[in-house]
Amino acid sequence: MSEHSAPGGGRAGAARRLDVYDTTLRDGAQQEGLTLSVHDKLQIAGHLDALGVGFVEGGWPGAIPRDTEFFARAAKELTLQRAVLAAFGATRRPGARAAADPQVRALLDSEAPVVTLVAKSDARHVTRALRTTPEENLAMVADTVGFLRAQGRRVFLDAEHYFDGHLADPGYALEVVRTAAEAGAEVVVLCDTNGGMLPPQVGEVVAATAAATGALLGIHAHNDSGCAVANSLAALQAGAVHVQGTLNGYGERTGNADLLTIVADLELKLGVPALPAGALREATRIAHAVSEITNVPPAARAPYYGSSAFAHKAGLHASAIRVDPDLYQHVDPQLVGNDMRMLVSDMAGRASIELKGRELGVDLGDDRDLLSRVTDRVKADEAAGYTYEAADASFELLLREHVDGRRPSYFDVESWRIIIESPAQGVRVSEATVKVHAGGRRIIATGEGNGPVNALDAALREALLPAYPELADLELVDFKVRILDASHGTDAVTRVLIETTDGRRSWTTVGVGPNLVEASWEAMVDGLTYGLLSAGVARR
Ligand SMILES: CC(=O)SCCNC(=O)CCNC(=O)[C@H](O)C(C)(C)COP(=O)(O)OP(=O)(O)OC[C@H]1O[C@@H](n2cnc3c(N)ncnc32)[C@H](O)[C@@H]1OP(=O)(O)O
Ligand SMILES: CC(=O)C(=O)O
Repeated sequence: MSEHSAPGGGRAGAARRLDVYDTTLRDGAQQEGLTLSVHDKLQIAGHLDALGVGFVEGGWPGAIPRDTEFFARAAKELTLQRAVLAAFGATRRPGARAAADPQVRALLDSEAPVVTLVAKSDARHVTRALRTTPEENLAMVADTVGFLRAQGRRVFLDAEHYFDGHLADPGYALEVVRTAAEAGAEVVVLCDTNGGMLPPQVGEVVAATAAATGALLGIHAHNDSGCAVANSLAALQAGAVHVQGTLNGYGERTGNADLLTIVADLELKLGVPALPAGALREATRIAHAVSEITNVPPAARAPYYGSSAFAHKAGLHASAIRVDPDLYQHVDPQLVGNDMRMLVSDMAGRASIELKGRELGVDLGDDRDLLSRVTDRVKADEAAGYTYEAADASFELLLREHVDGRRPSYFDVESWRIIIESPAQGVRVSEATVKVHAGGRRIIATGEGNGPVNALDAALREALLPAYPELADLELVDFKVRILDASHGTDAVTRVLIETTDGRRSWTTVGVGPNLVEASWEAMVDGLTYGLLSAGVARR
């Protein structure tokens, strides 16, 4: 919870509460394909605390065994500096007593200082989904909130389907808010559960609800209309004091409101402090660290923290950025811990090449001829199928070739060949022979592998290791093939991207050729060459 000036509209300058409430571990985990172990959840909670959010919703104890275990382990293992843990659960069952409802008891047993209850607020859901009366639903809210408050817990109430409910039957929706607030709910969080609202509707409903009930309100938005962040901001501007969202916008269907985007918008666009001072600079690091834990690839085009958020491809953009980066970016990427990147492709101009050179530590100065030659070569290569924006290492070799007058090279290739042995029974084996010159010798080496590229890699290492023992540290970690112009069938051009690592960093190289093995060989040789070059190895 923080105190700050109102995010626009009314009450400007007045100190106002703002809760930043994260539900990655509960609603985020409802995303298709995302499964979090208790260990994952504990790690993510640590990252959220480091980011400085006010509340971390840990899950639904009593309903999901893993979440029950999360709260038990969190009580022993998690030391949060700032964030407060919240346990999520439903109001009691119809016709029961909260004190005797095992689900409500499990919320208490979680020992979370905050309990966030989900309650129906759309009269149609009360009668059709909950299959009870509107009056009994209000009793469920009052009883459950009152019981938890009497047990010393802070209670937030998530009013499910609030906006749809308010549009269909505003009187009943408002009554749910009043009932929760009167029973002691600290904040009533208005949920766009189906995610279909637009910002003006959200703003109007939040303002009308605040005026009619006087309750402290929050917003929980889903992204089905593509407006979750905008809806959250509209709610805050209309008077809400509590905003829920998830890291990386994880969540059921199209996801929840992206919490990092919301806090960045609040701080950088509306001047509202949402996180502790300086914490926003951790946004990119934390979003990517959490992607590693969830094993969901980070969204490159995510606002602010995506790897493409400040990546520039168009030559004309680069030419203006060379004068002043702010001409083509809405904020300084450092403010969210991100970096500007130049992409080199057939859309590049001289400015793109010069800036990319700077990024790679290669000074091209103002040499217009050199820049034009590199630009022309990039355009020609890209037309032939190369893609340098995905293969920075191959681009750096190309750049050095133009600056130094020769392509960096550690060995000369005389020839290579592949034999694939496919016995009628048994395992198919590829055998490669390479003839190279390195360390002042002509070397012929062979290698075997489960495929031709694997065999070539083995043979090349066998040949080069005596002269370059540093190659032992390099490993090929990813291999991507794309058939270009597939309409040519087996005659089509093949593009291969190979990622190589030295255990500390990785780089990507590209090869193009009429067949897979030729393209792979080119990308592989570039990968090893770049590895030796960046390790500062001299040609032997
Ligand atoms: C909008 C949201 O995202 S809310 C969060 C949703 N998250 C989840 O559902 C994940 C965890 N859920 C679960 O583990 C299970 O669904 C449980 C344990 C909660 C319930 O499981 P079950 O008892 O087998 O019931 P089931 O899932 O079929 O139905 C849910 C029951 O809760 C009732 N219910 C739904 N909302 C509420 C509510 N706000 N308050 C009280 N009861 C509710 C339903 O009416 C239904 O009751 P019924 O058993 O009498 O038909
Ligand atoms: C509570 C919740 O997750 C929702 O209404 O979307």
